[in-house]
Amino acid sequence: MKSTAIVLAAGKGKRMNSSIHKQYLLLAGRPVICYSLETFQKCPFIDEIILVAGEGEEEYCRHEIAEKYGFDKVSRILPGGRERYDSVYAGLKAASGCDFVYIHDGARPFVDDKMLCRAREAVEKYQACVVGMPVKDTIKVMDQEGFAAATPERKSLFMVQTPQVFAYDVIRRAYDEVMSGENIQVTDDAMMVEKAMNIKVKLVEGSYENIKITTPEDLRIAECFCAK
Ligand SMILES: Nc1ccn([C@@H]2O[C@H](COP(=O)(O)OP(=O)(O)OP(=O)(O)O)[C@@H](O)[C@H]2O)c(=O)n1
Ligand SMILES: C[C@](O)(CO)[C@H](O)COP(=O)(O)O
Repeated sequence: MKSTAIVLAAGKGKRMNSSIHKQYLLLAGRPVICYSLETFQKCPFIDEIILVAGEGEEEYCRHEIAEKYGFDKVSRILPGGRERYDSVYAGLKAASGCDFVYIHDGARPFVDDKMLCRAREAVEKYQACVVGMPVKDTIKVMDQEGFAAATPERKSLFMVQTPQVFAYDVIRRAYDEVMSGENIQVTDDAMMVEKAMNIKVKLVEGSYENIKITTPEDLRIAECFCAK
């Protein structure tokens, strides 16, 4: 059974407001992207890593990330697209032939081997799973005027992270179907399966530290996690 990790690094990090794309910013002395690459590199059941880089950043990733830090499971580095789902789709096409695919945001440095093991167990059983954690705050649905329209029951709410892990044929068919349509409004990979396939996506325990570096304060929080 072949498992491929697709690590996404083609975003522009607009919300980080930094001249260097956030996945290459230094976190405790190493580029953010190196943390998740190292976890996949060391994971015994991940066979290869496909790194999806920004257009024109492929050589930088090859020399300054994969070669410099010794990530020899990185088999391909290819350009992503305008939206996250375009980048995932590019990675999926390159991963053709594998059995399971682990899709991960390169901007989430704190994926760990325990959550990868939980995800592997779930995907082998259910074909589709995502890691995440129960929501801690009360969540309101906001109406167009900025008033609270509803308060969903908190214990049914789960905030979703990556990796999102699928049997290859399931996620490839889901992407093929949704990407052939118009008005694609998806913010994660599980939504592709929810829209296109008659398969339920299992929710698996991630961790509260598995944050996405999105805005400058996230980098400061991540520095604290590294320091402990
Ligand atoms: N066209 C895109 C957009 C995003 N990503 C990747 O998807 C992950 C999650 O996306 P997000 O945090 O939204 O990153 P950005 O799009 O870079 O951020 P922003 O929306 O602030 O510009 C990141 O690892 C990012 O590099 C990608 O590969 N291709
Ligand atoms: C996939 C994801 O990480 C799940 O939380 C997230 O949706 C991607 O981030 P974005 O900010 O929506 O691009």
